[in-house]
Amino acid sequence: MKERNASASSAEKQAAGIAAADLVEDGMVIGLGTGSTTAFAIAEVGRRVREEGLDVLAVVTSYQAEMLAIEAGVPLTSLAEHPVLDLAIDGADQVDANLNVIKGGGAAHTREKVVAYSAKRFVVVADDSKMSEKLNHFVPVEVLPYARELVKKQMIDLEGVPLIRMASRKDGPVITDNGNVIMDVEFGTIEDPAELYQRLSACVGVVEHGLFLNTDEVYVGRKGGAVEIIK
Ligand SMILES: O=C[C@H](O)[C@H](O)[C@H](O)COP(=O)(O)O
Repeated sequence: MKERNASASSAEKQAAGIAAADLVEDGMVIGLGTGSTTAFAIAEVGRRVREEGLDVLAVVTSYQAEMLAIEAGVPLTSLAEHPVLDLAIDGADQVDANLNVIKGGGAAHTREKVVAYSAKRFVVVADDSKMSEKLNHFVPVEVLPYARELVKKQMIDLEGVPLIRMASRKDGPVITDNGNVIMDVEFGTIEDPAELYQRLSACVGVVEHGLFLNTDEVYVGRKGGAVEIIK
């Protein structure tokens, strides 16, 4: 049962990823996000590069995205060379009815946010299990390790329940691509994402949090393989 659900959701992720990769045009500089859904978009962009001669340059958001892009044959560049991106494609942990998004389930949201906010168009890819009327997923917060106790206190002051994310195949905490730790903070239902966004951004010792309020479109893979575009 578990496996059947996993592969059904994988087909939906694949449909969304492939549809979003179709937005990439010759001459574009794009941002490539992290996670299992974006992996399908990266593979499809690579296929188009190899088979259609698509002329594209990409900025990656993580070591995972870098490895996938190199494997797929997508030429890479950097934000230092191309500070403005035509399009960024990335996954989500949850998306609400107003396209507010929570990201960072893979601990990559800091670089993902830099890339998303560098893009003229930010497209999120997701399977339909990610869609929710309101946000109620925990918010991943990247924290300077030196400041973890101070950040914990600030999260409790914001009525959050913080938990340092532990690694599954290493003893100790998850360490991000930037050398920091992740605090997953439970806020229950988030009634005002914009207000929480500002409050989290104001906390000392927080490198970046996983709330994204700049999504232009969401490509949702539905059961049966259809992709719905929500703007
Ligand atoms: O840190 C990871 C990212 O924000 C991912 O894009 C997000 O967790 C969604 O990943 P997936 O597509 O694997 O569900």
